[in-house]
Amino acid sequence: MNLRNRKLTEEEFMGIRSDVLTHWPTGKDVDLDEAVEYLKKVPDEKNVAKKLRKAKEEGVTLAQPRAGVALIEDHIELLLHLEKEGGADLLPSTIDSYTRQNRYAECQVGIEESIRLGRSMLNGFPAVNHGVAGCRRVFEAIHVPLQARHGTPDARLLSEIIHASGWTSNEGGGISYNIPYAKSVSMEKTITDWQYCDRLVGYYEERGIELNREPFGPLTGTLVPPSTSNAVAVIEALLAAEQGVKNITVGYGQCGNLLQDIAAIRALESQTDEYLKRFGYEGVYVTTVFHQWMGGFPEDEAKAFGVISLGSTAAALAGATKVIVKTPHEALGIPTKEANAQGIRDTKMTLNMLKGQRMPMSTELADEITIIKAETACMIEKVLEVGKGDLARGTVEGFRLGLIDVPFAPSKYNYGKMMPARDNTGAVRYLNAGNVPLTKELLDFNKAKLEERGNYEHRKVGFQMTVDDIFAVGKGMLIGRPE
Ligand SMILES: CC[C@H]1O[C@@H](n2cnc3c(N)ncnc32)[C@H](O)[C@@H]1O
Repeated sequence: MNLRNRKLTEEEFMGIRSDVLTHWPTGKDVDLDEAVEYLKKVPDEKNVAKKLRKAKEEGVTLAQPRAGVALIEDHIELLLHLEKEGGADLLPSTIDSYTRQNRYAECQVGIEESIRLGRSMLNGFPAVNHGVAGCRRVFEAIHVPLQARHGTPDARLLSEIIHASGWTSNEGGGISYNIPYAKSVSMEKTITDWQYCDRLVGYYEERGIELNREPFGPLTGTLVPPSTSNAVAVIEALLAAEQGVKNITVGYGQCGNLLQDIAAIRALESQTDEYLKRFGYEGVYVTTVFHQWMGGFPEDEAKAFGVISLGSTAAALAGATKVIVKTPHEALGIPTKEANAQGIRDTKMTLNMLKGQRMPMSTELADEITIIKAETACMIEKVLEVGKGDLARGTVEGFRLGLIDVPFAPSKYNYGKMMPARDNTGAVRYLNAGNVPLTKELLDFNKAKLEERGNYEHRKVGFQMTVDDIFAVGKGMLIGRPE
């Protein structure tokens, strides 16, 4: 394995780049010097990194939806609706699934079909096919900062095009856009490719352009223990910092127990800072993003708004810098622009009513933060050990050994032995740690919490609890109580 956690030299970066830009004809329009000049003209209020920094300093939680359709004019209409009718503080372009798999020829067909049929035949915005000119038209039409949100194992060309277009943030990472999104793409390949995406940001940073990077926190969004997703987020933050990224938003997907969700955000922010400092990455600005409930949603729109409001409450009380908004159409599929805007208005109403409020520190909250940080450290320290000090190599080896193990992940490179279940308060615990190297004390803690539930439900602690928890949501419950 020749993977190293080492900043690519500019020559290495440019060498790879000459190939990357040939992956689709629109790659030839990316001119870094011209892009630097274009990005220098982006006003602060349209720069994601700057708006996040301002929000954190002011103690404000920003609201951002997901949104993407095939054609440029329709996409602009959608984003302007979310900005004006929804009140979105930040805007996305959710990229379509073909682009995520680098299947640009099929994107082209989807674009032509969308024109012919007068509706979006792609489930997102095909940024690579629209190229710099098209992506700049989107960016110049809106009035708030713009971010690419996707799930792309090889996002190198996509990243080149969106950043050259004024989009000042890119979501993803070599773990978080592999394990939950791909079946058989190697970790070595995706970590290498995301080193390129981060090095591109480093290139811009060296020229005075501040861009934001956001590891994808929720992963599979199904009963992921907070320390598992935090470990991935911290590792991706460190890998990005090595490539020169200076503005990072680490993310977490709501699990449902309010205290644990708030603890997870607090633990994530402080532990990311701690590890960045430990490895000498000075001047990296860390913010957090809370993803509203990533599990199954109720079809009933009133119930869906209840879920959205709970997620907004958790984000606000946690003090997250940003919250990713769901919509009342979540159970149905891609939302209409009206439903999407409703999700944002619901979210902002809750955020506004909670403005300035935070969950006060308590023994319970402090204990949960301690537990999450200790579990996270068990994974990261072991990964560093098996990597003989090299975090990138350790991450590949760590997933091979199951030191970090993401539940219900499609990737064959995920170990798949760890099993989670909710305790009697709905907090997600390790039912079976598999090869995740938790200390005996932490294993005993998780066991005891699950036994509390077993005693309450008069049943043995076991995998049936996991199954029941997965189906609970469809019944409008958090914990899968026995029938
Ligand atoms: C990570 C999965 C989330 O992304 C959402 N999503 C995926 N594609 C789009 C899309 N094109 N527009 C709006 N929301 C979208 C989906 O509803 C789910 O909430």
